[in-house]
Amino acid sequence: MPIEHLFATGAQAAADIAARIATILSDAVAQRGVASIALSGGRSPRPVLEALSQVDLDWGKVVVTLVDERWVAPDNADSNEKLVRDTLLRGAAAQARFVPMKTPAANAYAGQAAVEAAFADLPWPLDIILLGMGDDGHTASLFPEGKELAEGLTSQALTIAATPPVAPHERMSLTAHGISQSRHIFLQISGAAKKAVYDRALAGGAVEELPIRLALLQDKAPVEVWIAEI
Ligand SMILES: O=C(O)[C@H](O)[C@@H](O)[C@H](O)[C@H](O)COP(=O)(O)O
Repeated sequence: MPIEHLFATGAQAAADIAARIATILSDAVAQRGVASIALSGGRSPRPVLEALSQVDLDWGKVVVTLVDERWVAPDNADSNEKLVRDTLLRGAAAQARFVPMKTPAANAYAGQAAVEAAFADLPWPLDIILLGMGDDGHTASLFPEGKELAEGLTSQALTIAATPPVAPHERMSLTAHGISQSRHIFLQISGAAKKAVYDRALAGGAVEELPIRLALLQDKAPVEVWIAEI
């Protein structure tokens, strides 16, 4: 599918990305009565979600969920649910329906079946899946050398429990299949190091080497790559 490169710099960068997201969500509500977006965690989304929270949308008709989650309590500083609740789901945007990935299960593997059942009820294809990328080319919680990488790339399930090679927490993540079930895939990257990894990923090669390729090589959803110096 087409890959469009957009550039956002300076103080307006987050607002530019948020405005583009808001346009897609607003059009989705007008056309189908509902809009849906899955968000990644990490540092990059924060300013975009803060800007998106200020946008005038029919938030009561928007479904917000996650691309992946660290298996920690929702009040843990590492929680992606906490990130979304603290930055996006405030004011009018708090009317959105949030579908979390963390359950009370003791670990991600014990929680995966319940998460899969909850995610099966989402209005697929989602309107937007917002991805980030690590310097190692990981996206969502699909990591190079990750124990569950092969399954995450081939499973027809929407979600997978995964243990990152290095990070401290077990994860729940969309699979490559889940990520492809979207009308729009956004990838937000910043900095020279990530741009170099992205360029290498775009040049082709094994998905296992740079899992971000799963988004770049899929042929279901258009990809908007936001190279944002925020
Ligand atoms: O839960 C997570 O950590 C994210 O989903 C992860 O995949 C993130 O998108 C990348 O690690 C980039 O993170 P930064 O935006 O912080 O660089």
